[in-house]
Amino acid sequence: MASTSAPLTLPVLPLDDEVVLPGMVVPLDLNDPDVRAAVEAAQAAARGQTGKPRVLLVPRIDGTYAGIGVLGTVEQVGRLADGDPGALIRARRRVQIGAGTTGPGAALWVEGTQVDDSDPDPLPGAVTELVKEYKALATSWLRKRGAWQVVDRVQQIDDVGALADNSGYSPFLSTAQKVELLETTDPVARLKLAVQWLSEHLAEQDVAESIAKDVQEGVDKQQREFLLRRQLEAVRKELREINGESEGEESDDYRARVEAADLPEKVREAALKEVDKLERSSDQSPEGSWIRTWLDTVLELPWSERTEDAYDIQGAKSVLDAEHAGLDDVKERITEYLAVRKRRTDRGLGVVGGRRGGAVLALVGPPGVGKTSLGESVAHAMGRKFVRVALGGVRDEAEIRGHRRTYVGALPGRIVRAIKEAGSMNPVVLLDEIDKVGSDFRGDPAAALLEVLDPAQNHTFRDHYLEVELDLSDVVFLATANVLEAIPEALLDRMDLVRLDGYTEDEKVVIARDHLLPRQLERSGLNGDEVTVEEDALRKLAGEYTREAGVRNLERAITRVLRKVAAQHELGDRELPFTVGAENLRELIGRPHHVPESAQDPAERRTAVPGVATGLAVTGAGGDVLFVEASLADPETGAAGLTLTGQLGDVMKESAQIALSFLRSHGAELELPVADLKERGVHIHFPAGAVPKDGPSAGVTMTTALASLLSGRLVRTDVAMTGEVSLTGRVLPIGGVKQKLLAAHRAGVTTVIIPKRNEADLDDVPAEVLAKLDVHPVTDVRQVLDLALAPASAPAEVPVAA
Ligand SMILES: Nc1ncnc2c1ncn2[C@@H]1O[C@H](COP(=O)(O)OP(=O)(O)OP(=O)(O)O)[C@@H](O)[C@H]1O
Repeated sequence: MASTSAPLTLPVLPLDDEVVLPGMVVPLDLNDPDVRAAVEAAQAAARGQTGKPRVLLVPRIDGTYAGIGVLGTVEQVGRLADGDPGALIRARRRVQIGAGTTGPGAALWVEGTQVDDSDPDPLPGAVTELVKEYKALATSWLRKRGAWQVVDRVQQIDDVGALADNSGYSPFLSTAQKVELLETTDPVARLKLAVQWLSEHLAEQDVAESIAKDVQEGVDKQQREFLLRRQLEAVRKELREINGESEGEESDDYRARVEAADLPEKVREAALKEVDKLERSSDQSPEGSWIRTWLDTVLELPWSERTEDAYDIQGAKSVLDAEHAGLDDVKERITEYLAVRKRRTDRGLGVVGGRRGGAVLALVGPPGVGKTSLGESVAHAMGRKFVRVALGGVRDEAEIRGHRRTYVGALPGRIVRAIKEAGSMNPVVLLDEIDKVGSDFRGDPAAALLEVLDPAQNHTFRDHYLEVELDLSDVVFLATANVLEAIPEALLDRMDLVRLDGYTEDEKVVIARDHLLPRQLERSGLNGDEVTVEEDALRKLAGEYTREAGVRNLERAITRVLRKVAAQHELGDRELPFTVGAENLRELIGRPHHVPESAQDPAERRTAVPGVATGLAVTGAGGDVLFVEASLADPETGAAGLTLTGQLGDVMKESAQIALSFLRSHGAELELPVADLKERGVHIHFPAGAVPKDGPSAGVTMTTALASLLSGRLVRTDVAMTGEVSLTGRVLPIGGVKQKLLAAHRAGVTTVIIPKRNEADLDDVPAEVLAKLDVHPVTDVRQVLDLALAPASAPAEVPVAA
């Protein structure tokens, strides 16, 4: 509690807009007349006395004195740091100012009483807490300023009032606040004030700091960006110099490029709109880069490029003849197609063919029969550019029609890319493997293709990415497929089909001699004078080293032979010129892979046991022979009923049921022990179990295999068969006769059984193949059994008497 003691009379040292609190030591400038007067008065009064000269330090705010001053002792008089005369004064304790009085010297003298502002004793707990709080706050503030020594000093002050007064040093307190501190004589109240102001200041400082930090970071980022940009610019400049470009031809000048390009009016408008957008968008924005990619695509499209059609039908026919051997009917169909097209264009009718009118020529056949290369020849014949669009495995509509530009990484569809690649608006576009397009949740690519192929729509084809119309009406579309059945119905409707069923051995030899060999010789760096391949070698390659409808593997085999010869020559092991004969093949490329069944050791033939018959089938790879195996389960251990294996489709399963039913009902008549069929389980298997198979045409083969099994009679090795069987045993017609007969011939079969009603199809089969085959058209499955089953206990290869 503040109380008073004996009065004092002291010279006033006025402090203008400045406050000194007890405990502080301050240097004061003696050039100031008020300071000088007070100090000199104090010195005079103290002369002859013990104790230091004493003054009363009183803040004078706007000319008015505060009500409380501080008794100060003059510790030292001398020079200040700047060389001026000064006095060092230690402020000691509060003094309540009383009335003015007179005294010696120029100074103003007043009376005052000392204020007793000593701490309460004992300290209440709350005050101890307050002391701790102040010390913690002061420490954290001082630490921030790096004032470590002061931290220690503050920590050592125990006196409550002195602690509060110590904040007189705080630069953040206003003069008014310091006066308030001075005039608050209760030490606890004073410390409360000090705590409040200090914590306010610290909070403000935190905010200020975080703002400053944010500002600094922003500045740093801008600075970094600026620096990076400068570097980028420098790199660009350097690159331009390396590439010999001058400053002016910045490839970014899209407006000029669009203006200069020969674009259709609507496309130009759309492109300029995008350029506007681009100029508005910032350099680095993702939108900018999308727009640039789009503009590049548009500018790269050959909008006004068109090749001149310069062909007459005679010339076109010679090109086709020169590039492909054989295929006479196919080439004829293509020639007709070209003739019609040319007439219609010459008369300005356009190419609209209508439904089934054949706007699109589809080449259907097994791999390697030359579908793709025929497409290329069509382009040569017409004098147009050629592009191939592979459709195998395309399931997404966007592949055909493009992604919308809002997609990340959007691209135009394959049709647009094909036109770009062709570099003209009227190329020949080959839609390869159109039977392999699928459809799923990503839309139906077939529907998009339909629009591409439809002459009524395709002059305004819209790609999702491009968004501007593209005129496809002058494009010649061709399609290829392996399997007719797999082409989506709607597409099939628009197509004019041309079948390529595969080649005979003679045809392959001619193709190899006239086309494959010369091409591969060139690729192997050899010429015809150095290496010749005899025809019998080519025939052996076609017949024994490969077994295929087309000539792709044959071409590979030829390549292997030539590579070997070239390598041997380089190593000095082979003199050139050299003629490759059939007898050299084994030494050059090893043993043949495909030996006809009839050439096998009888015991190793597939048909060496009862229950195995040879059938004929058509797969995606062309015609093929396939073996059907039947077995009966042990009556003791096996399950009854019919088991079918080999990935068979429903139709094929049904024809197995029919074969079984037929035998059950006609067993007696056929002299077969069909009772076995009742008691024992039957298993029919089609080897090559991984390949899915379907269709009714294996009916006769399954019946024959079962009959062979029951009778114990072998099926003749040289016989292969095809045909559907009815419940009454009639043999019904099937498809793919030509491919099947070619396959039978390739496999070395000599006798073929076909349904009588397919006899007309024999006209399509090359004469040389027919000449080598003994073809039996039949109406009833009993005839099949008679022809195919060897007599009981006779060796299987007994030939049928012609
Ligand atoms: N009749 C032919 N005359 C000349 N060369 C041919 C003939 N048939 C095929 N070829 C050649 O055989 C090779 C394979 O033909 P291509 O690639 O056109 O087969 P494809 O039927 O398109 O097969 P895929 O269906 O696998 O694409 C080509 O190098 C082609 O030139």
